[in-house]
Amino acid sequence: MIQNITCIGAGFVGGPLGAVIAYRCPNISVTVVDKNASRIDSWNSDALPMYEPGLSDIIAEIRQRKNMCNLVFSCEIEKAIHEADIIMLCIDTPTKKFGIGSGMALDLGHIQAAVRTIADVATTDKIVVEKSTVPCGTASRIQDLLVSGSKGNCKFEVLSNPEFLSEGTTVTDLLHPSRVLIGCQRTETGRQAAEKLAEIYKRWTSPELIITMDQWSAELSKLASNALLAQRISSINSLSAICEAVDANIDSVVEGCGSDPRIGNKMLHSGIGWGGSCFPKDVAALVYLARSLGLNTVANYWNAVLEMNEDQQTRFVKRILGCMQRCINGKNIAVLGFSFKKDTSDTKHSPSIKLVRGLLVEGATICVYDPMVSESQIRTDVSPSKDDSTRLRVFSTADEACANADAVVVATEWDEFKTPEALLASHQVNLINGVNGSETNDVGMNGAHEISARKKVDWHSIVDNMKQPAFIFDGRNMLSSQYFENLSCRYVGIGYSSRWDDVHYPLL
Ligand SMILES: NC(=O)c1ccc[n+]([C@@H]2O[C@H](COP(=O)([O-])OP(=O)(O)OC[C@H]3O[C@@H](n4cnc5c(N)ncnc54)[C@H](O)[C@@H]3O)[C@@H](O)[C@H]2O)c1
Ligand SMILES: O=c1ccn([C@@H]2O[C@H](COP(=O)(O)OP(=O)(O)O[C@H]3O[C@H](CO)[C@@H](O)[C@H](O)[C@H]3O)[C@@H](O)[C@H]2O)c(=O)[nH]1
Repeated sequence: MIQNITCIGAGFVGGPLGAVIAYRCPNISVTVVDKNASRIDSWNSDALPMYEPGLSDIIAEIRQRKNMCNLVFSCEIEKAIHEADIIMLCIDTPTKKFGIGSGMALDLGHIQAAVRTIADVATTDKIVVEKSTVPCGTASRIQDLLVSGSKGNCKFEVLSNPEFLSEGTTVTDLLHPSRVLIGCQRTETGRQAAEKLAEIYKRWTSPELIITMDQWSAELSKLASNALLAQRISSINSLSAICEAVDANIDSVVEGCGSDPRIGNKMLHSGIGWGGSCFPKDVAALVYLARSLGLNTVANYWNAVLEMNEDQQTRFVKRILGCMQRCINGKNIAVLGFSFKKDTSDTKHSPSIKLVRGLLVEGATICVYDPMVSESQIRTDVSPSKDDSTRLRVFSTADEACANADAVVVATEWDEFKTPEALLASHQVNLINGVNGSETNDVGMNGAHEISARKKVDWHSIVDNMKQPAFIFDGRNMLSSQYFENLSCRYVGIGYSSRWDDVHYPLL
């Protein structure tokens, strides 16, 4: 009988996962531990370490259980390992920045350190679950580290149970997973451990969504899922470049292709490229895996997905420059949105970073506004040169960032930036899809109200306060071109040509 679960790593995965298990399994004690004391302090305060819709509601509800509260955030790692029946490794696996595989392979140093601590401390049998994204074969390496490092007589079973949540919809994704993969050893004890983990998920997930397989397949399925999703977006972005050149419209192309149910229209939204803490590092890890296996054509194939993403970002900066008479030196450009997607404060590999750097280098003053990202985070990410630093300005409202701007660039699709028609259209789609509607009473679904409560951008007043000609660059294809044309703006979106494009000869 599982009574205690410990999540090691209180980040984007460990914190919310621990909260959802505690929420759904009131008779299980969940402890989320981290070596980073300030992160744990933050989880124990009202200001959670990340913005994620619905998360604070869930945690508040668990805490209201008073002496029945079954969720603890702590730095007492050894104690939590000692007490746990199941240990979930929710530790970061960043891209390696040194030595062999630098820039491509995943760095497993943090995971290994945690596994060594488990081996050191454990005195009873443990099921160790890989939630982190790892290269194939890691589960058996973890098993080896545990067995060779263990001082006691205890037995370990390692399971691969990759996490598929997306930031911004973490709580919904954890409460309603599309599938739960459990990779186990093909032994009786391996299958028993998988069954114990499956029993936890079954408290809130229907059994047919739980798929058991071998560990390598589960590990590869995670890298492959992210690579396939990133590939779809790179594919549509490659087509957006063709649309801009031949006067076709990417939205029509998505409709034309996505209406085929075999293709579907999800993850086909064209924009300034994909970012985040997962796609860039996981596609690179797949490229590295293929290269290490001597499969160079396979590696080149997936590497093209990365290259396409770089190209989309560079092309957008060139397009801005081209539309603005090839010179933005001395001009004011407002950038709305800095996080890598809406509804998250995460900026890892955000396309906005490259965008802001590219515009700064051209001599423009860049005024950034993001509803959830702090000025210090933006400055750290952009790390402008001394010369550029004074031309990077961060504001706490969109109005201030856009005052006196020559151009406004929308870089993240926050709902508050939508034009009225676009807002209405997405509300209708949400109603049809049941998002934030009445399909569920989960506490975690309430987060959307946090967004709608924030002030919508008043585009009329923004445009009134811009310099003429006023350019609007829609890096997320989320605004209505007609709306801005009615306001006499020069609107440029991704995936269709604009009459403001510079067509004379290419910018190299
Ligand atoms: N962020 C996502 O949306 C997401 C989704 C699915 C899977 N993943 C994968 O899950 C893993 C975790 O991702 P994340 O975004 O939560 O990372 P994160 O950086 O937000 O959190 C990881 C935490 O682990 C802690 N940590 C590292 N080593 C430790 C140790 N030895 N002992 C205790 N704590 C330690 C760090 O201090 C950090 O707080 C990664 O492999 C990632 O690829 C992430
Ligand atoms: O049609 C689309 C969809 C997404 N994006 C961009 O793609 C990136 C990633 O978006 P998304 O996948 O929604 O967010 P992540 O939180 O990075 O989630 C991905 O990475 C996680 C970590 O591995 C996985 O668990 C998820 O299943 C996987 O979707 C973001 O920059 C988005 O703006 C687009 O440009 N067009």
